[in-house]
Order: sequence, then C-alpha cells, then structure tokens
Amino acid sequence: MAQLSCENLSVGYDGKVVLQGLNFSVNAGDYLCIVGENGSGKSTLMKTILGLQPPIQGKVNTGDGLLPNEIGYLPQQTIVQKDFPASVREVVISGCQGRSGLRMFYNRKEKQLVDEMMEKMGISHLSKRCYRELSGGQQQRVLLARALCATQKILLLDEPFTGLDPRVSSELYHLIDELNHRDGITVIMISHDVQAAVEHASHILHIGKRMFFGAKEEYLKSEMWRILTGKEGGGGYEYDL
Ligand SMILES: Nc1ncnc2c1ncn2[C@@H]1O[C@H](COP(=O)(O)OP(=O)(O)OP(=O)(O)O)[C@@H](O)[C@H]1O
Repeated sequence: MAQLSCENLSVGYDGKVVLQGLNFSVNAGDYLCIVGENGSGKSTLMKTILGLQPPIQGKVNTGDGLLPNEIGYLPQQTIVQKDFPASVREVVISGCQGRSGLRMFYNRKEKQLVDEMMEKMGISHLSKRCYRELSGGQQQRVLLARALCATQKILLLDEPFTGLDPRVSSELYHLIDELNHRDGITVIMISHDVQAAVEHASHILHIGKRMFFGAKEEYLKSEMWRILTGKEGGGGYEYDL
C-alpha cells in the first residue's frame, strides 16, 4: 500500500490552477525526485501535500500507517530563516513540537531524540552555537535533524542544495542517501539538478507541459530524457518540457 498518493490532483492559489492532473504514489522507502522548470509548481505541490495549501481538485492520501502529521519538511530557506536568532539545539528541538502538543516543556524522551538526531547529522558539537552563524551546509544539517525529530518515516525536501558548494552538496546527498538506504526513510525531494536526481532517486516526477512519473530506469529510457539531455537535437529546460 502506498504511503502517499495524489489522485487527479490540481494545485494552485485562489482557485487559479498552477498544475493539474497529477497522479502518482510513493511507497515506504522510495526516493522520489520532483524536477521541472522554474515556476512549474513544484513547491506548490509540496505545500499541498503538506496540507499548507488546499488542493483545487483531487486528493492527497496517506496510507501504510502514515498519518498526515508524520511528514517531515525541510522548506526552501529564506533569508529570514537563515538569520534565525536561536541556538542549534533550540532549532532542532522545535521539530518535537508536533509530539509535545500543548505541553509547555519537552520530556526526557524528546530530549534524547534531539541528541540522537544531532549525532546522526554530525552537529552535536554545534549544539550551543547560534544557528545564523553557521555555514549553509551546517544549517541544512540542523534543519534535517529538526525534520527527523518530527518524523522517522517520510521527509519532504524543497531544494536542499541551493547555495551550497559542490563538496558540501555531495556530503548532504550522501547523508540523505543514508537516511533512505540505511534507515528506510522515504524521501521526496525537489531538485533543480536533473543529473543528480537520476543518480540518487529511485523514482522521478517530472512536471511541466509534459508529465512523467515512474521508476528512474523508465525515465532514463523516456523520450523526455532524450530531449532533455540533448540526444534529440539540443537540450535543457528551454525545450519547454
Ligand atoms: N503564494 C502564492 N500566491 C499566488 N501565486 C503563487 C504563490 N506562490 C507561488 N505562486 C505562483 O505559482 C507558480 C508556481 O510556483 P512554485 O513556487 O510552486 O514553482 P516551482 O516549480 O517550485 O518554482 P522554482 O523552481 O522556481 O522554485 C508560479 O507562477 C508562482 O508565481
């Protein structure tokens, strides 16, 4: 049974459709990369999956024991978020808010979870540092630890590599691969880098004028991929895929 599925989904704002006719499903342990040109609606789709934006039509379903509030989210970083005046530990522990409910304090189990997730992300030594003083790569690790405090089942990542240099990006890719392969955490990631997407993902959702959803191996055999990679007379998103 799928952990998450979108059925005939249309997304957009104030009744204005950005993207329509989406049908895809994600099983536990999948690694789905969402690719497509700028403004095609990738972030809007992610916000709709998270329930931050109502669907215009169709449905987002969760299943296989996943509850709608068990989805971890790493949003696109804004300048305000980058400048957040809190310690690393405070940012990570805020991921437990969904668990603590109306309680005004975090319990021992939650504090232990925070320690474990900081250890996993290799940021324990930064615990007392101010979040805004960290490098971009360190900040992303903090946000991943925060998302992992919210859930160990499924992570939604909106372009986590923006602004990072290639070495730091590669370390972060490795970390996310490990969460997926070793810990079995389902990953849904928006990516601008289609080459990296096919290297790391198990499935691809390509959105735009033409849509593709399926296993990476199928995507690599698709006409879309041939056009995109220039094997049919030039390539890139300028071909309006
Ligand atoms: N809050 C909003 N209200 C109205 N329209 C919006 C809002 N946010 C985004 N849009 C519009 O919706 C469309 C899709 O935007 P979205 O951010 O989902 O695209 P994207 O594929 O994630 O783009 P990018 O790759 O540049 O991040 C764009 O035309 C955008 O201008």
